[in-house]
Amino acid sequence: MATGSFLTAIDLKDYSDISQLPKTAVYAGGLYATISAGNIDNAFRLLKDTVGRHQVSLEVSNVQLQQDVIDLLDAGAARIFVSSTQASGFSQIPNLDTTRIVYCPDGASADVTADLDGTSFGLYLQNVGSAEAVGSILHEMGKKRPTVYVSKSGMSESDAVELCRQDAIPIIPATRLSLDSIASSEEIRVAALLLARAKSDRPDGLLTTLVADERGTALGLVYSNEESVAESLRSGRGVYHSRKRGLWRKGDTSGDWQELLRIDFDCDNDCLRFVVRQQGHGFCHLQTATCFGDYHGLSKLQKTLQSRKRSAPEGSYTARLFSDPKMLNAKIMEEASELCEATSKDDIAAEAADLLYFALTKATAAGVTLEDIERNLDAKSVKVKRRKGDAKGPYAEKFGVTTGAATNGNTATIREAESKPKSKDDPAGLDKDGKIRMRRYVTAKETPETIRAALQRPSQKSTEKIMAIVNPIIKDIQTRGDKALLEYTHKFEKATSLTTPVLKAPFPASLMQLPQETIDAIDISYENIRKFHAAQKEEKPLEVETMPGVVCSRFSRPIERVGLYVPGGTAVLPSTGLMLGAPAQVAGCKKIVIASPPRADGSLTPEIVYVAHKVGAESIVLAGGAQAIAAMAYGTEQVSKVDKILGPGNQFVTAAKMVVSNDTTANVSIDMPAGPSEVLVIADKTANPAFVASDLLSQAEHGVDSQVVCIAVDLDENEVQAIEDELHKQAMALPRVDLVRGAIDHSVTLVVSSIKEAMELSNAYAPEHLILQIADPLAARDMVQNAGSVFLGQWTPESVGDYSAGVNHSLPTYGYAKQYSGVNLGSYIKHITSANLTAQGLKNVGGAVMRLAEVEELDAHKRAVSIRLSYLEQQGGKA
Ligand SMILES: NC(=O)c1ccc[n+]([C@@H]2O[C@H](COP(=O)([O-])OP(=O)(O)OC[C@H]3O[C@@H](n4cnc5c(N)ncnc54)[C@H](O)[C@@H]3O)[C@@H](O)[C@H]2O)c1
Ligand SMILES: N[C@H](CO)Cc1c[nH]c[nH+]1
Ligand SMILES: [Zn+2]
Repeated sequence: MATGSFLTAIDLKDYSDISQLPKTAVYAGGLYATISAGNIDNAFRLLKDTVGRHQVSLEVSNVQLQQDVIDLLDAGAARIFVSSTQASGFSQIPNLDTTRIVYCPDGASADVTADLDGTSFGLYLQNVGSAEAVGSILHEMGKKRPTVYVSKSGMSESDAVELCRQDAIPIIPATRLSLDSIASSEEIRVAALLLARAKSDRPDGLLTTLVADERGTALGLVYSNEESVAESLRSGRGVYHSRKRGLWRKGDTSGDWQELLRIDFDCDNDCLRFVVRQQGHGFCHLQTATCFGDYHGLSKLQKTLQSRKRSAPEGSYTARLFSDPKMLNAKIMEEASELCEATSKDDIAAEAADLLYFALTKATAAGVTLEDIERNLDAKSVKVKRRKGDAKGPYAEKFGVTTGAATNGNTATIREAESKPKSKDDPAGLDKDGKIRMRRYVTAKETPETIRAALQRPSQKSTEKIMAIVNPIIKDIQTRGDKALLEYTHKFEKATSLTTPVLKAPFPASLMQLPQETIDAIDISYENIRKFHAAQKEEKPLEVETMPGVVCSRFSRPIERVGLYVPGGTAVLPSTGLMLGAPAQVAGCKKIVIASPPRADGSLTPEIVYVAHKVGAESIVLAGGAQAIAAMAYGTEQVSKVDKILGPGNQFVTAAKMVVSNDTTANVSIDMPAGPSEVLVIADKTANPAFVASDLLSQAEHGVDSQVVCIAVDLDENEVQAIEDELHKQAMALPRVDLVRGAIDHSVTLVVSSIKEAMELSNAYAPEHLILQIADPLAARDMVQNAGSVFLGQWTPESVGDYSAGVNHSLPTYGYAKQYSGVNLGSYIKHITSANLTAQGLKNVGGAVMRLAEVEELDAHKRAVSIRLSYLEQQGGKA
């Protein structure tokens, strides 16, 4: 094959940079390039920059063929010309879009090129060897009828015309183009070639021209002729033909000029399209963006964001988003998960809009435009080799999707290949060296604001959005009871075979078949938890004589009916059943109801049934989320109503607990907000790095919304590094490494200079779990002001508290350790006070009571005392 020499033909060895391409080639929007050995990299670079903007056709010669052709198509080449002998075997390649491969017979000396609109081809016949060779090329092109341009030499024009006529091919004789005479002016030559195929349906021969922006939005309608197109190509601007003023360089007087991006045609060549980047106010003389009014939708949003980026009002929300990449990332994650949860058309539209807003803000902050994004989409749409599109680890897990990676045993490699770099400024996955590592701050080098920001909990869904999901569920349970409860379980747990939502005690032995080891572990843990909580019992009622004859007492009573929520989303947690059930039993609660989401087959994990049996539960509600909370709060046909609901859970569970506890008709209370797990480890030079890392990971593995914090006291670079190395090494060996990665993404190491500073930071953070791996943990415990539960010294991993030591693991998170206690015996008990006065006692205190009643103008209060005192007086002071 000969090399091409049509209007946009280039030899790639001369161009690795698109900005250096001949302007006419760029504007004409179709590139034809030749590749030979040694410059294939240039082809890839060209394709990367041009796909979506240009149709790029490549003639391939002397390169390692099959794989290169596949890779070039994959990179977005519109089509590739190969010789028939080179091409053998392409048809056998699965998924290859062979319509994008054009076979040319060997030895044909025709120049073949992509035509401007990429849907047809141009043949520039020069030095054509034989009519047969040309016929053969035409035949190969099949239905894609080329326009044929004939030059002066080679095959005679009359032969070519005859040939084209036989094949009913449109033809533009060389004489029409006067190629020789105008060859000196590239722009005129290209303009002439462009317009040669145009068909004007106007008596004045002008071509109707649609002007569009980079995204294809119509800006307005104008007219062109050969002169205006040539001038446009020359100047790189939008230039048209005004029927009143002749040559019209748009923007010369208004300043609203246009940068020319490309020129192309409509399907039947009677309308030109100029794609431009509009400058200034807009296209219309009325100073609107288009002659059809202003932008809307994504284009409008992009313009707004771009202008905010240039000059956002200080303190505005958008300015905050631009300057706080962490917050922006958190919003994107939040909106993405809300979109996943949306089901109705309205909700999906609203959530998709939110996600697009934040995604475009991130793009704009990075200087990425909608056009860049659309180019990327176009490039992906032409890909031959596709990533399988499986969901990645934590997301696959969250949505119950099986990933290819998880089943082929090659997860580490795949994950490593897909992980993104991470830095303090760009916390997104792994560190640059591929390590799972928390962001690190040396407090002495940062401002207190930076440290405060670093210790922010991962953002949660906004209250309104959660409430909008939870409130209807609660209402539905109230009105439709068990029927609604079952439906939600079918929906959320996929347990469609479940026909009854409650399992009543006594629980059948067949449902708690467990290995002896597991039974022993549960029994040991149960016993320790029971012991520790039994020790919290008050020995006898409190009694105080505040004045002679005035005795005040306080005695406790168990809350009669308690509902215990045992989470079952990302992991089933029978240990939570123990933590909630054993103290309830010790307290003497009469009715213990346990709720936990069933498995997809409708069954409960046997461990949960066994725990329910051990703690003497009355029933197990096979449901999770807000619906389980509502069922226990109000009661249904089968679910017993309770007086207090306890237990941790995700945002739906926590929100539902808040709603029902605020509804006086439910008459139910709750324990506390207990959300995603967290741990703060304070480590000094005596700490074992492997132990520290293991504690951090034990909470990170709970879920992507967990957070872990390491405070390194006076550690040098090597010592901090040792913890980080251990963390990476141990994390990589965990089956839940993807969840860990998500949690580590918003976790931090703070390097501080003293225990005092570490404790101050910890108290401000108020962690759910605080681990003190330091030389004198007992002394430091005295400094603890806010924490759910504290673990002292190197031999006390937090997981002993999660399961078996005896302390409770149901603890306040998200900083609520500042005002809430974790679950303890007191959580199941209410205190009642009593007062007992003798006659003398009433005489002693009565004056104060009556005076205060007068102050409050509550006469009946006063009288309740005075009437008795008068009576006593009448009785001569004797009762
Ligand atoms: N702080 C503590 O003491 C403590 C102890 C144990 C566990 N935890 C935490 O508890 C949490 C448990 O959460 P989980 O998700 O694993 O289990 P979960 O049981 O709390 O939540 C699962 C339920 O949420 C509901 N749900 C899920 N998606 C929903 C949607 N889109 N709309 C409405 N409802 C929906 C479903 O009903 C599902 O059964 C974790 O974050 C864990 O770290 C905390
Ligand atoms: N660490 C969790 C409380 O934040 C409890 C738990 C249950 N199982 C394992 N851990
Ligand atoms: Zn845990």
